[in-house]
Amino acid sequence: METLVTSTELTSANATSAFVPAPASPYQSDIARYWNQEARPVNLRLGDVDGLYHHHYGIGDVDHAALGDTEDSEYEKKLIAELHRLESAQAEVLLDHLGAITRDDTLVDAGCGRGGSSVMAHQRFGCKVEGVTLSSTQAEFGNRRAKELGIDDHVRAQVCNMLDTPFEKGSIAASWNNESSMYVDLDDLFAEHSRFLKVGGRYVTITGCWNPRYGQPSKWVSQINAHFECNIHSRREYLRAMADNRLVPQAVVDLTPATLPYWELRATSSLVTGIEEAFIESYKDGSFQYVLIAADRV
Ligand SMILES: C[S@@+](CC[C@H](N)C(=O)[O-])C[C@H]1O[C@@H](n2cnc3c(N)ncnc32)[C@H](O)[C@@H]1O
Ligand SMILES: CC(C)=CCC/C(C)=C/COP(=O)(O)OP(=O)(O)O
Ligand SMILES: [Mg+2]
Repeated sequence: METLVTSTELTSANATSAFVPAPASPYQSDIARYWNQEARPVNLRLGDVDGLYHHHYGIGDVDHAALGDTEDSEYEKKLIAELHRLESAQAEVLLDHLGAITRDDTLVDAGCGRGGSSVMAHQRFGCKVEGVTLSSTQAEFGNRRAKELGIDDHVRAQVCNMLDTPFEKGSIAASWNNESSMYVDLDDLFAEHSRFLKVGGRYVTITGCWNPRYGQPSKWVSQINAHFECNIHSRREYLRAMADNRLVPQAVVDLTPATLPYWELRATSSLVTGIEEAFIESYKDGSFQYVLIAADRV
């Protein structure tokens, strides 16, 4: 078992200076600033469990046997490990949908955060993974982590707008957005994935989207948008924008029932951020859904 440094040590380590392009819009500057400043314990303490730092939510049943008694002095530590296990399980399901990836392939993690999913993809497939994020703090964090793991020749994060990437046309075997598509126009986003993906390549997103059957975004959806400064799209918008950009859905999976146990467990923890009620209530009233869409680039 490798020895891990804590997130605090990672954050304070020297960063190599790199060219950082200017964000394309004032909104993107706000988002870059948001993620440069983000240091919520619910993300850092979970990442410290095994060195995979995620900015997405969890899926799957809670292992109550592993959690044990709430009175146990170790309960909070076990709770954090359990929330982290569910977040990593989410990324595993995303990777399950990427199809057959070889060591020679290059993948793109669009809106890569601190790089947890990029590391997991390399560990599973042995391939190269290129992450892009608006946040220089996140890119430095991810690159430092890749270096510590000795995989910086395969896993790299760049400060880059995912709507305008340096990847060559048709050069990428598979790409994904893990909870990062609510920050961009979907037509622009899928046009860019479609450009750099090979014909026959695979695109996967896990996202929260509002449900057209509800009518319009509910008050809970508006609350989530305000909390994260994002713009949640509807399920219909995803499917329409994919169809318009040569991305043909191969699987659409409603992960809403699978993510509720994560939220209900998180709501009982000391790491709550105040957004738990909005997710739980909107998933329950049907106005909001947690979905995976896997699409073929045709
Ligand atoms: C909620 S985090 C998700 C991080 C990561 N995908 C994960 O699962 O841990 C959203 C990410 O989207 C990125 N993002 C938002 N808009 C972007 C854009 N236009 N170009 C690149 N990254 C963007 C943010 O910088 C942040 O890293
Ligand atoms: C499903 C939706 C709508 C997601 C919005 C994007 C987002 C902020 C994801 C989680 O990030 P995080 O892990 O930094 O958030 P938190 O601090 O709440 O764990
Ligand atoms: Mg989180």
